[in-house]
Amino acid sequence: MKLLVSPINVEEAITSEMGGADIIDVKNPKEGSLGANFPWVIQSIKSKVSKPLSATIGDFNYKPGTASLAALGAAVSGAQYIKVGLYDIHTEEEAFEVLSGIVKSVKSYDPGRIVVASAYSDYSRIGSIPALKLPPVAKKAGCDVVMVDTGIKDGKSTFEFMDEEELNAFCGLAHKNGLKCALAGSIKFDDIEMINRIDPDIIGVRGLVCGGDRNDGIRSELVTKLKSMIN
Ligand SMILES: O=C[C@H](O)COP(=O)(O)O
Repeated sequence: MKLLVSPINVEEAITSEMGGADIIDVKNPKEGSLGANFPWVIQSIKSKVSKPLSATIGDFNYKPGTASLAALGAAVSGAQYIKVGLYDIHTEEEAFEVLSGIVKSVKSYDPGRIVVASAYSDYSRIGSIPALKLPPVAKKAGCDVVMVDTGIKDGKSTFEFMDEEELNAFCGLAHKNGLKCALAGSIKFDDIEMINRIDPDIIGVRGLVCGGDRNDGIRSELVTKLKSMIN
């Protein structure tokens, strides 16, 4: 299992890498759960770390053109993984249109880049597309990875909204469709046993490695501790 850690700046990115993160996921929590950071921040982090870089492009509504342009911006800035959140997207048709535009813009720039489509485990409280509907649409659109994260960062974890059976089903569907799966969303150390049983391809964290409050900085010893606990 790969450990994805989400820093907001160069300092946190270096700390994440030193702690043992496998993927450095640049984001901007001020703009939401999968808020986008500035191109120059992504570029400066790219120049300072050697691990693969990921960048979030936002918690999107149904704006396929805006999403495909933002995705290209992340790719040009140096992101290997381009992550989009389907926040205010309600149907498989809307999801397909947004995701296929992103895939086209990213993969025509560089076929080797990885597109990550994220649903939200708390989809019922934000009214977005249910997570279990995502894998087949993401596959059809040409994505590489499907993910769940929490849309509202109020400390409630993914495991409060989807149980082990549903998360197993999500990862199973991802694999059945030839996709990798990633789990995130206010994960706690107590959740790691269950995560190891589910065994996703990627686990994504921020708050946990900030010591519980995602507004505090990332601590390398917590990244190292988490890395030693996962499969
Ligand atoms: O991609 C992973 C997210 O940044 C998770 O953040 P969180 O652990 O604070 O919910």
